[in-house]
Amino acid sequence: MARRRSDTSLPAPFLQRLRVRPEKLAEHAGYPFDLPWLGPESFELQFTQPVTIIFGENGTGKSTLIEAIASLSGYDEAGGGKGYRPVDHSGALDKSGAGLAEVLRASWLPKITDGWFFKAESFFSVARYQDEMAIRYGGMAPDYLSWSHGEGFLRFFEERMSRQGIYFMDEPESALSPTRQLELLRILHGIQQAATSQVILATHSPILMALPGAQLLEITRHGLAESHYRQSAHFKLYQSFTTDPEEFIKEALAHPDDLPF
Ligand SMILES: Nc1ncnc2c1ncn2[C@@H]1O[C@H](COP(=O)(O)OP(=O)(O)OP(=O)(O)O)[C@@H](O)[C@H]1O
Repeated sequence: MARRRSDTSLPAPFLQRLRVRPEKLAEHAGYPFDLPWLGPESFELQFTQPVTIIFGENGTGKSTLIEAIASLSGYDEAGGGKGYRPVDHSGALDKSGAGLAEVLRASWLPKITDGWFFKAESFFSVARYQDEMAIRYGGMAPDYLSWSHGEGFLRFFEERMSRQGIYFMDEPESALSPTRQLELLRILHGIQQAATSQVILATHSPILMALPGAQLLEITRHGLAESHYRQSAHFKLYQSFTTDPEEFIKEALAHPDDLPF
């Protein structure tokens, strides 16, 4: 099959580095510019693998960071493909992490334009938008909404991610059973091995975090740091639970501020 014009034979990662622009950051205040890891000196992110997995506690800023990188790469903060506007933002009071893109600089080799920003929370809006657009222009509606939540997600990943591109995913496991998470893991494994696409993904799933060879980054209020999944609090908690579930739950209920691992 002939390669499409935008395809490259260079290996991923295509988005190689992100840096903060201190002079731009100084012009802003409040969310999302006040996230604690976004120091003018400290924030620099190097992508070293086709698949980068970001994990961390609730509220540390994973979604904000993914929105910012996706926006910097040309995607709407609500998710979807390039040029999609699946949600009307005109009346929105809510601020999004996309504003953060203004203070970041990206280095690419090469600049990739194809891809997708997958957000679990806006999957339905995006899927409906796709159906409407397909019908309006006489095409075949993909009809992801006629599947169960998890089946629709997975079918979508299989179809979209077989093409070369850069893919942003925010908590893709949210509708997936553990078995389906393994199916997504296989898709990610294929990308990690072939290096023909790039994935930047935020997750709480210890299954996805265990992807062999992936760059695993933990986000805390101090910054983003390389991690190993066996050392992560997420993994240790699940390990402790599966080793002795009854004891784990008993301890967790008795000492809510002192986790048993
Ligand atoms: N629109 C907003 N306005 C003000 N603050 C916000 C907004 N959205 C998020 N925040 C704050 O920014 C911080 C990071 O939020 P974010 O959603 O990026 O975290 P997260 O790591 O993705 O969390 P989770 O794991 O719960 O999805 C949180 O403290 C949150 O309260």
